[in-house]
Amino acid sequence: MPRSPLVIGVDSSTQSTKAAVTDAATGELLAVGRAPHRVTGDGGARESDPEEWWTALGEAVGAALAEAGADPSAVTGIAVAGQQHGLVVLDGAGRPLRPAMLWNDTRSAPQATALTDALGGPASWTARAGSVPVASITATKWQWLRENEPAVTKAAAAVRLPHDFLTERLCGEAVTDPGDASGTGWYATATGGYDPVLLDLLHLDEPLLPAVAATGGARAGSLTAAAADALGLPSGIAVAAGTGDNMSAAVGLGLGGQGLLDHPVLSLGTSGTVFAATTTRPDSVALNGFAAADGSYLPLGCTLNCTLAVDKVAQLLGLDREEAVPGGEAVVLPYLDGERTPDLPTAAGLLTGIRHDTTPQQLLGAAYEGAAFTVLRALDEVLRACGLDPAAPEVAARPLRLIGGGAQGRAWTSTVRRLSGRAVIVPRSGELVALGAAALAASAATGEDPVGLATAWGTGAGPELEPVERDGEAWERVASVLDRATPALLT
Ligand SMILES: Nc1ncnc2c1ncn2[C@@H]1O[C@H](COP(=O)(O)OP(=O)(O)O)[C@@H](O)[C@H]1O
Ligand SMILES: O=C(CO)[C@@H](O)[C@H](O)COP(=O)(O)O
Repeated sequence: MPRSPLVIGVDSSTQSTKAAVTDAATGELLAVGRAPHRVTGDGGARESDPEEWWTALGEAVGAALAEAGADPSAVTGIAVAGQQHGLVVLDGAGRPLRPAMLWNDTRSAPQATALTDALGGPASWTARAGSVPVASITATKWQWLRENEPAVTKAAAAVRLPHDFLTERLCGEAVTDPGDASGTGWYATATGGYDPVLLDLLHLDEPLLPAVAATGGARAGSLTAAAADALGLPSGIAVAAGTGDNMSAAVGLGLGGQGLLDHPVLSLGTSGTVFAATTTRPDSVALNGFAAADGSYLPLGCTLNCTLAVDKVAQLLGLDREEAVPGGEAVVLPYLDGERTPDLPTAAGLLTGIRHDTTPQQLLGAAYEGAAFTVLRALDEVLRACGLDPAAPEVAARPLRLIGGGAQGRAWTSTVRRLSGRAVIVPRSGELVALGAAALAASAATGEDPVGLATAWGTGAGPELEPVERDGEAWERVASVLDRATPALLT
């Protein structure tokens, strides 16, 4: 009996790795394997051992193949989508010289400010790199490492992002893609290559960096015999260039040049992100003007505090996360990890507006409101970056696609609907990043367009929840507290 080819999409995100065994013809998700990895560090430090990502990738692939009952010899391609921005520094044998500094490590905030000034201010950065350096951007971490651990930067034989570190372990080739490269701060979205002026500013030698493939679905190489042994897969199968996790989610949703454009997405995971795919190169100092995985662009706003921060508040209150009710007069800015949008790297959480009759359930609801407000506030800027007027009725009526772990929670969906006043589409599959990577893997194996494939698979489909009346009072209450507290949160 003829069997369908299978592909494996890997989502190597902040808290865990997920591997999706997917039918390459239909996009059916046969099984998802999961393996956690650790994030360590206190104060502003957030680090992970890249070797743990590699071990977790093997465990997740093994678990997914076993659960699917799949014949590994049917697998024709694999691709990795990873948490963005992490700085991986390797020795000549491809071993990490130190743990990776992650996207939510805020120690490099002073270096971000200095680099912004050194190039002549924010607009000079967006003109080249598409984004203004904040502590999340990889370039600021490289600068921090140069200043604080010069022996490591001097010994560096290779500099990688999380996804291209894993891709290289799979196929032995040093390859990245435009999407994840555009989060480094040394890749120019204006020219589609590494920027010599930025590399010079950072004292970073281009030979340390991977080649940039044309798209995330381009074939980076073939699975090596060693990787095939480690994963239980056939050697020689296609390994795609892969991409960043947000870019991969866009592919999984069918967003990009050959799919939907200018449709907003809200992702609720460790980070909160809001983005849309567009063909216009973004150039806003208020956003990250990323490239997408397929040659289009991905203007994106990102917060550091989303599901983990709200879950922490629930834990402190001794409540289940679903016991939240609207916050009433209480306002919680749950900036437990500092914040990125707005740029408040040393901020801590803030609670205000409590009365004698304030309930724990309201305090939890206020934490949801604070986290949802912070990321939703970037939505209008994303729409403007797509050349849209956010106030135009047709644009205001566009539903939000809601993804990430938080999209599975009732309290999250109801808070987002109430604060945005928009209809919300929750894709049936909770694994859009891994499914996007599966489409990239299929593209590398067959040469087909990954966004077109994901669109045909229908992986972004799901029920549309009706809009509810926008809670403008809650919105204004949080906005007013944030505006007034900003000077204090900056110190
Ligand atoms: N049903 C749910 N309701 C609310 N939050 C959830 C639910 N399921 C998972 N989460 C949260 O989602 C987060 C994981 O989401 P995910 O998008 O996988 O994160 P990441 O990609 O950053 O690793 C966890 O912090 C978890 O608390
Ligand atoms: O830094 C960003 C986007 O710019 C984050 O979105 C990271 O890519 C981490 O993603 P998650 O682990 O939250 O999915």
